[in-house]
Amino acid sequence: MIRFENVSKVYTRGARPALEDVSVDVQRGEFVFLVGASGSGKSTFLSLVLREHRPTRGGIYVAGRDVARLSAWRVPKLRRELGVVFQDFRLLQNKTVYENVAFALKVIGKPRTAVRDTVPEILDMVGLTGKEKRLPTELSGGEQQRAAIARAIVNRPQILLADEPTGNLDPTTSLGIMRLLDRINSTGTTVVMATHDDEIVNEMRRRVVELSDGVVVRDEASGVYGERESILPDLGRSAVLDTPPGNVRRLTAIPRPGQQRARAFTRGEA
Ligand SMILES: Nc1ncnc2c1ncn2[C@@H]1O[C@H](COP(=O)(O)OP(=O)(O)OP(=O)(O)O)[C@@H](O)[C@H]1O
Repeated sequence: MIRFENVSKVYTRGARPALEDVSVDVQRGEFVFLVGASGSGKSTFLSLVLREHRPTRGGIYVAGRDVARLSAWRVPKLRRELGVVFQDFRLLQNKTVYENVAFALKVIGKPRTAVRDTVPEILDMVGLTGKEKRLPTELSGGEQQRAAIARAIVNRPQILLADEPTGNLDPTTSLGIMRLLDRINSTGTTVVMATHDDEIVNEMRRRVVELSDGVVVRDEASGVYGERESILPDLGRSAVLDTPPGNVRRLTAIPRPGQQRARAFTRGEA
């Protein structure tokens, strides 16, 4: 679904590469955490998938397209296959929750009837039924992120990219957002999430790709956040080192792969 073949990205001639000889293959339906210290290249990886930038060297294939060579007029179509969520939500501040989500459908020319049918369905899925008329300023951080996720998935993208989606949220709210991303993933959406949240990574035990100075230094099928001094947040360090991986208290409610995931969906939990 996403393939990087020996990808390097140099933003400024003579500067250190933001990514160097990166080869990563993400299969359809996978959930992948991108981890690494600040400046290690996580956002650059995501921006190359989105074709916000082109690689300096190497090949990038996203949903069957050769992204590095894609002509500019085809980029919007690529982006329709991709949903994106960010740490700072990026909702339109003068539009309600409903309008923010509806807008994503209107800009791609969906008929009014499709908008009327789809938006309430998606808002229900993310747990925002009853809050349709609120402006972003009238929502909690977690609710804003749910609205942003609703907007990102309303077109049913094949891939969801998330750049530190829990970075502005407290642990309990982060848990709810991770459950939601997990549910979205279990419907078949491929999820790639850049994060500094060690507890979430340790609990979910999904594939972990670690970058260090633009280089992939680890790619594990069912990994933990990692114990490299450089990437551990100060406050999280003792928790990770003192607690066996997979036994982090606050996230135990997230179902393990293959366990209860379908049930969580049918119950409509967020
Ligand atoms: N648009 C840009 N122009 C020039 N250099 C950039 C640009 N974007 C990123 N960089 C540089 O590329 C390197 C990788 O940055 P990137 O933002 O991808 O790291 P990151 O792992 O996402 O960091 P963080 O965790 O802080 O978000 C850094 O050295 C950064 O300064």
